[in-house]
Amino acid sequence: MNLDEIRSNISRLDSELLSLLAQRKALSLDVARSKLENPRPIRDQEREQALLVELVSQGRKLGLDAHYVTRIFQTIIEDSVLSQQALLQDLLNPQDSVPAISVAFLGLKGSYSNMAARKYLARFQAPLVEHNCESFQQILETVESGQAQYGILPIENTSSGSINEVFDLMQHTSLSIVGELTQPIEHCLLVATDTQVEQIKTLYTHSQPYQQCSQYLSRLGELDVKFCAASSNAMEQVARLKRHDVAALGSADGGELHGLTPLVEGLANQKQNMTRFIVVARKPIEVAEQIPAKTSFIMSTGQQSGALVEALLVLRGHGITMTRLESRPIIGNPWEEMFYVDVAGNLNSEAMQVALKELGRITRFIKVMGCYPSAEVAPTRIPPRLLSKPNTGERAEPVRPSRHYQADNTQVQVGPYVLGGDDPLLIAELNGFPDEARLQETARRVKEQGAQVLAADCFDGVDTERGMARLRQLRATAARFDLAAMTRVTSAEQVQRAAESVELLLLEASAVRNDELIGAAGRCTRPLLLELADEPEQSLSLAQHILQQGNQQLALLDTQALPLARLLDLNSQTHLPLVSRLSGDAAALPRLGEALNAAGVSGFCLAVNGDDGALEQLAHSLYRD
Ligand SMILES: O=C(O)C(=O)C[C@]1(C(=O)O)C=C[C@@H](O)C=C1
Repeated sequence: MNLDEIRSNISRLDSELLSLLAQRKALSLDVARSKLENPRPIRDQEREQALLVELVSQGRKLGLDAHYVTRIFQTIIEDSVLSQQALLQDLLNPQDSVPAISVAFLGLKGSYSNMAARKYLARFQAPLVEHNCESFQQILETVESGQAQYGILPIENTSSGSINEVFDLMQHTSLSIVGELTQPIEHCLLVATDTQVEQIKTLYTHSQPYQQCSQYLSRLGELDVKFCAASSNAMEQVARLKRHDVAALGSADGGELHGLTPLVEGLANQKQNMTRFIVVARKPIEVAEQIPAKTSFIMSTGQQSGALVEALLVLRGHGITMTRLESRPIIGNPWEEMFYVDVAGNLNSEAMQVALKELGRITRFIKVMGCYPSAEVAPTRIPPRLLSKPNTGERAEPVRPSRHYQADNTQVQVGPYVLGGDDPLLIAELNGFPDEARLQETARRVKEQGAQVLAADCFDGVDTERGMARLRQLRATAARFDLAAMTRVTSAEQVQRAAESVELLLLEASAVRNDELIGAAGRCTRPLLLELADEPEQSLSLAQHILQQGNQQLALLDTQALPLARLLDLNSQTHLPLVSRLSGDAAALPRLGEALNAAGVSGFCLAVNGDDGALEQLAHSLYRD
């Protein structure tokens, strides 16, 4: 067979695969209708697991590896679940079936919000009327006034965090949240002419993508940055200027609509860059009881100590899982915050009704923002015992970081202090390396305010000898104030040198790519703090590698503000102590710290360059008893 013949055979098979997928989808919708007649939940993870195990075994016989087969079928099942959910929702909310659907979103054709809107509303199979808005406020007004049925608003991004402006606006709207969706965001440098990266002098961008690509952009040197209301405006400008020295940040698909081509792709700081959008409408919707739902509400608890924890305990008491907790200041009431809470569950369920009533009694303000189908279809995993290859006769050893290997929490000895013990450990982090006088002054202050560890980047931007001199200085200053010292290490040599003087070594998530570094860290006898990767599972396998080398003094650092629910989950999976790096509004930190501590976090890192009182307040709330 020549290349053309082989390719035509591949194309034929691909068409057959597509037609089989369409047939499967039609069958899954038949399943949904049957589940409606004889009420049963849409999701049946036991069935999914049995399917996957069988498919993996069939695949192995055909020479396909287990991971490949699992990934493909997890995607197929996810689509099946979402299609079934959409069908049930349409049947339950017939008012949604109208001749045309109108939607308001930020920016013009090609914006990320535009693509999210199209994806979300595709299921209605009705013509789409698009309202381009210039601000989040305008989106809400367009829906409130009835000009559009739906509004799409980005609420959080895996790289840049929460979109505070949207949270603040949601405090005052009468609209309800009726849906959510998560959209992968793939930023590119888009250009209108044949040019090179070195020639780009002006960048048109919305502030969010700019933040999300900060690491790449900082390597480009001086750029004249022109901020635009949306990525689509940025693309439009670049398309209009048609100059070799200007570029826009945006998606390849969006750029194509404006005649732009991607010069560099995959620019976001975090590889997995996703934005979660909420969908708002004037009327709330009903969510079918067969499908997993989320309920969002806002509440303010008053400032008395423990008030937030008490509210969270109400949820726990009714078996309700919180998937997100966000705090925002209340405009006009300094020092008070409004909490945004997402929980898994249907508003109509009895547990939710009772919990909300109880919360109503102990909060100052509580308002349900909406109940909507959860767009997260967590893939069903095959437990390792079911995945093991046939007839090896061996029993798999539990992995070392897991609770199956060690049920009790590991306690990490950081100088005289314990991480993972009864009291949380507080690590004060310096940004950059200060001069002698400031180092002394900061060490004195943080010790007084309640920290036990002083951290500074000794090796950053200097050669090893200079790094060693800083290390000695850090160690001596920390010791003077009875603090332990921590520094970041990025090479095997730095591990060896730093282990001579500091009590805790910080490993970045990117260490996963450096076998030598991991080997050295695993063999050294100093405690390690390992930054969690985007996928915490990846860090657990790295942890396994370190523990196997000998070093058992290991803790994990969350730098991305994982939701409480994920931290709880992680804490139930591993015995390694968890540390959270906190940032943001100083007034909100004590409550956040308390909540994280209650979820099993046993240490906190906090930047302490300026003295905004954050460390003191945090320490005060954590050590109150
Ligand atoms: O078998 C079912 O009950 C289905 O709904 C179909 C299906 C699938 O696509 O295979 C989808 C969702 C369930 O979680 C299990 C399996």
